[in-house]
Amino acid sequence: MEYTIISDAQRMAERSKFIKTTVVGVTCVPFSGGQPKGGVDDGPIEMVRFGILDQIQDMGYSVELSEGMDKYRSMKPASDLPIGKMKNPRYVSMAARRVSDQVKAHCEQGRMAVTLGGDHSIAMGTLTGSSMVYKDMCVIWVDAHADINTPETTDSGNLHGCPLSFLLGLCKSEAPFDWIEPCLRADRLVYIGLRDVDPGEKAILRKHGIKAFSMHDVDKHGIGKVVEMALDHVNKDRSLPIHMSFDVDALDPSVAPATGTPVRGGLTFREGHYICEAVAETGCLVALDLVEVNPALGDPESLRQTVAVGCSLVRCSLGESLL
Ligand SMILES: NC(=[NH2+])NCCC[C@H](N)C(=O)O
Ligand SMILES: [Mn+2]
Ligand SMILES: [Mn+2]
Repeated sequence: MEYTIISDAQRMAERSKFIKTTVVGVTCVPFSGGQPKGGVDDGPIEMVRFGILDQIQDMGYSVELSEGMDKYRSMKPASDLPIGKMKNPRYVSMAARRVSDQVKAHCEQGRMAVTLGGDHSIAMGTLTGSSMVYKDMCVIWVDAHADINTPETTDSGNLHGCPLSFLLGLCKSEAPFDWIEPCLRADRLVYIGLRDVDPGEKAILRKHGIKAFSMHDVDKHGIGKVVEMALDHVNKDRSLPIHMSFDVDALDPSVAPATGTPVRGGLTFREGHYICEAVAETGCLVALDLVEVNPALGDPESLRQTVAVGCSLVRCSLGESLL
């Protein structure tokens, strides 16, 4: 009997409607300026230390790593006074702009773009970058939070709670964020996992008719149905490219404790992985963010657990569990 072994990477390349290479373009973004807690900047380093790059290669992919990840720390301006309520606006803007260039470069080369954060403000960059190459892409935002505050509606002033308002063009184009072109349509965005949404954010979701599947919906329908409905909403024929932005705090804190804004009642280990598997299965995924892993929060075991689950979500999104 002869058996032909095909790598996960080859299998995904055959399945993929947009990516025909087996190259993954990884961008590590050690950045914490979008929120006040230190440590989230070490998230990507801990994931690399845990072996994520080798793990991706073991699946049969080759890895192209964006250069100069240390630069994200050194680009912090000496002075960065708040603008209105926004904290660290210049630093967040500069970092996101660089992320955008790096992600765009990977997409242009036909690579699957994987970005490891860092706090979620870096999605201003990841989505700007991918959308320049994939103009009609849709976004699946997996998160406990909606991250759609505007500079006016935010209470915290933390920009990791705001990236989507910039990308959707809900706030006026002003320095230092005037480089961001609105690149996302409200009907091409869908959320899964929400359970901590600010009043101003609820008003925005309602006004723009943005589809969200909260934990209530996951309980009610089950994760299988929710992912199907989410995909049907943004990508009816499974013909559009997908950028998935996965905030690890979408998972329950018992599964991913080391994160800055944990909210109880989140996705189980399997529900989180199911989302990644189902998205991989569409053959539409072109870019993935895995953000908000904060190794500084909690004991060593919480850290190990959170980093491990982050790596495993990335591998599943790259097709590890597809047969
Ligand atoms: N990416 C995150 N973890 N975001 C949390 C945001 C929390 C809150 N909605 C805020 O605007 O500050
Ligand atoms: Mn979150
Ligand atoms: Mn988030």
